[in-house]
Amino acid sequence: MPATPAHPSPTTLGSPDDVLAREQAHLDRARDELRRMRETTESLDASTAADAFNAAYLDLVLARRVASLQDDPRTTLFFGRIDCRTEHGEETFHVGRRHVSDDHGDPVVVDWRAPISTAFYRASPTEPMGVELRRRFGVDRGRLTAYEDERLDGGAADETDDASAATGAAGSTGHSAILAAEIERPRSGPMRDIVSTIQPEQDEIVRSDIATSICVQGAPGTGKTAVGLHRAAWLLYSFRQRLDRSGVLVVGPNRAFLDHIGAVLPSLGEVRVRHATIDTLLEHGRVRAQDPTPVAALKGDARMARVLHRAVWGRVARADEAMVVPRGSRRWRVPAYDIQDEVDALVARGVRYSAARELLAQRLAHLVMLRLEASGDFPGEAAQGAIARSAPVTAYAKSLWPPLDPAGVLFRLLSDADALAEAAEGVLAADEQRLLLWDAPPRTKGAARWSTADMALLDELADLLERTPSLGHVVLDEAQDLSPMQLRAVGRRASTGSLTVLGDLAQGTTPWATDAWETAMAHLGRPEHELVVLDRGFRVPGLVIEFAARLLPAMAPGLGAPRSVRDNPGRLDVVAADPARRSAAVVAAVRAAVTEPGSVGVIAPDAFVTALSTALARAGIPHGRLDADHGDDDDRQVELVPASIAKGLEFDRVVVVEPAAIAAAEPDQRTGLRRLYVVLTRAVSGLTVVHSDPLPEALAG
Ligand SMILES: Nc1ncnc2c1ncn2[C@@H]1O[C@H](COP(=O)(O)OP(=O)(O)OP(=O)(O)O)[C@@H](O)[C@H]1O
Repeated sequence: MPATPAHPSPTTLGSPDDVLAREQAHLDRARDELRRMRETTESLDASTAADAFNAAYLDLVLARRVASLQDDPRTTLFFGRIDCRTEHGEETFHVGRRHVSDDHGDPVVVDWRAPISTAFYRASPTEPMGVELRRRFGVDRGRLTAYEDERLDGGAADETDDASAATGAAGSTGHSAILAAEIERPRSGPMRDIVSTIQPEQDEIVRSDIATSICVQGAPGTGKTAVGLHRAAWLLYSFRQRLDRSGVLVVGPNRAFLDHIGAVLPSLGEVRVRHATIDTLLEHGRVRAQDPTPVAALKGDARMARVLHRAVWGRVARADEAMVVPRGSRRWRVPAYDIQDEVDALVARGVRYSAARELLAQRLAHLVMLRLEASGDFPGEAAQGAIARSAPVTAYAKSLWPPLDPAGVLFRLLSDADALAEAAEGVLAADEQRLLLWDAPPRTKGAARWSTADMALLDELADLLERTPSLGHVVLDEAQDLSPMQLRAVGRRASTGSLTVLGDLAQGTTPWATDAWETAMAHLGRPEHELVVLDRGFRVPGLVIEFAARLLPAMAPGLGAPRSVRDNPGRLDVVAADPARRSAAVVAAVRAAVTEPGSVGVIAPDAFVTALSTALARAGIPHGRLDADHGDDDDRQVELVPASIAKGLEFDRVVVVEPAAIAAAEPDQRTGLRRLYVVLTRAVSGLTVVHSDPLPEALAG
């Protein structure tokens, strides 16, 4: 690849202002080239296609391409540069969100996902990867305001432009003021991409081969979600054709979370990735009931897969009667043992129940055909289909291999003790079977009030009947909370693709939360996988993480807190308020928090949310209110967040209300402290804890 002629020398000559001026000139040139690429595409005429269908398709492709070539004046086309020594000599590459080339096809900006860009993210003084100089740019509203050089060939870092607060020589220390400024930048609106500052250990995950399923364990704020989304973008770039066909899916815990992360992939130019919550993914009807915890836990247990397998395949009857098929003046008789051989062969083939059922009628017809032919009658191929569809054959097939649907099978299991006992014999104990049975069974499957746990069972049944189509890649976030049956459901959606599984065992807040990734990955169908641990914390500042980490020994012994990479130690205020003054103290904390730019999250026990919303409104503080079904559409500065949905979210400043009540709302102490740990680790710069009840002992320190 020829060098990008940014300027005559790959190193930086002249004063910092000269350097910045040359880089700005390169940016102006890149913008011109992007405009030229867009105009060229706009001038292409879809009507030259062979026919109307192809013309419409081409039109769509061109419109998409024009959209992808839009220039966003609020940002720059590149955020970094590497000067390399390659077999072609000295070369310079500017790295940006998308590829820009000149009219000879030579690169002006290389895509961050292109192989050459790997060195921008991973080169280090010990392993320079051919890079002599790495330059990062400070950016403000579409202009380059600063740069920072890091020499990887042992030379001294050049001067940098001191005109901006975000500059400073990275030198050989690896410390980057531009990275620090990016991490400290106040959050507003939904999560943003981290493409200009992906760290080496994160980049290794992002660029892992498509065939590899990866599990990432990481403490709060270590960038798991960010890494998973950038991995999806990288895979789509590197394996576009394959993944455009098979699809990529991101699964998160709830709607508020999806709204929080939903802008990242579009900002990277990837608009065709589906985002779903685990509940919408496994939607087999409406959830109208809630199981008591022991029932939900049992329904989520992997042993249920065996029970369901038996419940379906146990419906295939033994052939103990001959099949008699009249044809013309004769009646053809196929003995039961011949039919049983066919049934056994079908069961052994491993096809899904309904597909095998379709085959059965053909097999039965074939047995009749053999008899016809043996008697000298050769009725031709078409006759087999007619025999397969004939009333005696379909009736026989139905009695042997009844048509099933998921709701029907589950309805029978949960309402009929004998049917359940037959399927669960030797798998579930008698008291477990009793637990599963409905106290007052509905009269029909249509009247059944399914629970969330039932959805995973229905999904398993649907897959036993008909194969679930597999996607090319699935990113599963907050995976620690899924039950084994839910994990199986996600896994089958990547049965021929691969998975990126993200989570933190210490943040598991369901009674069935995973306590070992090996187990979870086995349920996902990926016993062979790569496990990576991220431990550098980008979100939570030192003071706040130290406070939250007091909980770890009590609820996740063995798991460490992240090492905060933040320069800013953050701010921690613990406010003890008189019970009658608690709401007033919360309002005061929020008033103080809104004086600075950036988002504010008020995280409270779910039961307090309505009253707090009223208190904030009375105090004239506009706020959004998140719940499991929606995020905040209006992008307000203050969000009121029930503790049960705070997972995965972040705010510049967080006010946590009554930690003891947050912990007490969970079914057991361990889960309560884990919920609290999640809640306390949402803050980027400041945390205020307001309490009237004593703090939980583990937190009081
Ligand atoms: N390399 C990076 N450069 C800049 N910011 C980063 C980087 N990595 C992560 N971040 C930021 O750190 C914050 C936390 O990231 P993220 O939400 O992905 O963490 P997480 O591990 O999923 O956290 P949690 O377990 O709490 O859900 C985000 O604001 C993200 O943009």
